[in-house]
Amino acid sequence: MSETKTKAMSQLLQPIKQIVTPDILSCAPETPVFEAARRMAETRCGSIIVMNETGEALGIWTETDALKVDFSDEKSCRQPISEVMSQPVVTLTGEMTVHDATGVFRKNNIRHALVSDGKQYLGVVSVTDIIFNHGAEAFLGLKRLDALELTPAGVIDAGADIRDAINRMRALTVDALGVRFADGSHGILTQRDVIRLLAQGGRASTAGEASSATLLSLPASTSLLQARRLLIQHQVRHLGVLDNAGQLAHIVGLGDILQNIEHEFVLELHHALRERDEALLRSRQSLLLADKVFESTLEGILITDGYGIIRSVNPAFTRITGYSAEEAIGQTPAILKSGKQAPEFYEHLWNNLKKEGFWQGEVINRRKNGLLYTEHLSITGIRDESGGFANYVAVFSDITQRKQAEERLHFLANHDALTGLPNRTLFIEKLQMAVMHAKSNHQRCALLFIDLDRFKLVNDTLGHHAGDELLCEIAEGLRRSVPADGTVARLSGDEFIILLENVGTVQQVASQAQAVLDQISGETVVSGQEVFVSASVGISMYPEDGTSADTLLVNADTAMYRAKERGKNTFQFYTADMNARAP
Ligand SMILES: Nc1nc2c(ncn2[C@@H]2O[C@H](COP(=O)(O)OP(=O)(O)OP(=O)(O)O)[C@@H](O)[C@H]2O)c(=O)[nH]1
Repeated sequence: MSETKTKAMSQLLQPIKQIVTPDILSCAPETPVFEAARRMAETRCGSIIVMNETGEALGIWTETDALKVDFSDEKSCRQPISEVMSQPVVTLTGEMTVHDATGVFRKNNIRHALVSDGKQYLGVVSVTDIIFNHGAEAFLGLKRLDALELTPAGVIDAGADIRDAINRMRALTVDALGVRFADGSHGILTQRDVIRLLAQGGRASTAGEASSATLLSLPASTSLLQARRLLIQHQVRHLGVLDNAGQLAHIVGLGDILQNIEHEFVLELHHALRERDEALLRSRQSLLLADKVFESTLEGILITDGYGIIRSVNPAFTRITGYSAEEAIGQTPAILKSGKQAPEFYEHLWNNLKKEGFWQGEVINRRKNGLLYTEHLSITGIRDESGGFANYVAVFSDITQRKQAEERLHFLANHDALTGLPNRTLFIEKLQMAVMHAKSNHQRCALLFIDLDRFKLVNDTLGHHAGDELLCEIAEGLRRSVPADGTVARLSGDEFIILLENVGTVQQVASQAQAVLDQISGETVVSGQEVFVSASVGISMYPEDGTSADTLLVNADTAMYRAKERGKNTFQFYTADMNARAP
């Protein structure tokens, strides 16, 4: 919106009481017309309010009304003002906006109105007050006198009878006539002169005598702003407009200027107001929409003030957390804390929020019923005019189920479905990490490759189901026999593997291997049948038997085969010559 419009609009929305002229020129109803005219002339006021003794406004008499008086007739001049005044007086309340007041002026075709606060009159306001005091300069500066649609100047000889002059004014419906003097100069006869004449009891007899001043004249190219300045400077209300030849072509009054710009001014203001109303409507609609989104979204929304006190929550918040709006408002989001995040987590979150005005991530919180849930949370800081954070808006969705599904999928991808042990993929990852760790810490690792002996027989004699049962039992036994920092995995079929990190001597590893054999070997009942189980174990060590996960795995496998060859139910360390002897 342009500056002119913004200024005009703010002026237009102010209450009329702020621009009212507080001094009310008034007179009693019986005041003679010439007396009222005298007071108007004296105070240079364009209107007088006719009031009864209780101070009630009965009517108004304006300069335009004055023209209707036949001032050559003494009776007319002496008639009481109540007989010629206009009534009733339009009265506006002081709270009415300037904009609404201009509407009333236009609708009633009036230029003056009383302003009241309901108990007493606050003053008089005129169209001139509104336009000249409130933002018309921009319009005046843009227009020239020749842009006004002016009628040719009414001119009368100075020697003409004053009554003819007034009749002429009335006939032409103009409020001023040029008065031509014998020397070719021009004077002016205005409504105000007529008022003065009335006030004096109509003592002038010619237009020249009644004319009060010489006519100030300007070229037609003069701007309205300049013309207005001159009018104010000389305290006159009319100017002559000269044509290109320097001849008096028109007489322009303050009223002409006002009328001309009034239309555009009001149009501009209406336009500005419409824009404002539309903007208000738009923002109201978007507020309504925002409300609907707030109420109906599936995501929980929590709004705090700048101190982190909860000010508002939506129904989804209640659905997810279990806390009603009444329970949450006034608290801090700490009511949702699960203790699952370290204090540093919150420190980082706040640092980020204060720096970037935004944070996003996953948080484990606790519902009112004590159950944990994982949420995806976005927090946005809303700044006030001073740049500080006035509010924080947190939007979150419950992703507990998604997280659980993801975790399940991750587990399935990395674990053996039958025994629940890590599978080959996960084991190789762990082995690679263990090798790297051992390398940088100058430690040793051992791989124990285990293959059950004659497992096929169990399947063949007792059925696959019994084989499964046995595999699960062995997996459980291995899990128990391995130290806390060791890893057991099922590679495939009846093959298991154990990774021991930071191991000591070969003897210690050998006794671990023996412990594994002892754990597996022996009579066991599967599907109600006793079976004898044993296993063969091949051992490779980092760094002696390989420095990569693959080599260590292959060499442990090779050693396991040697154990089988050596009669099973035994363990065998890898030796370099094993590969040499392999077929
Ligand atoms: N029950 C069951 N059997 C399986 C599974 N995976 C593989 N097997 C069987 O396990 C047996 C593995 O046999 P091998 O290791 O080759 O032979 P073995 O009988 O153990 O003989 P040696 O290892 O030489 O002592 C095969 O019969 C496979 O069909 C499984 O998930 N469940």
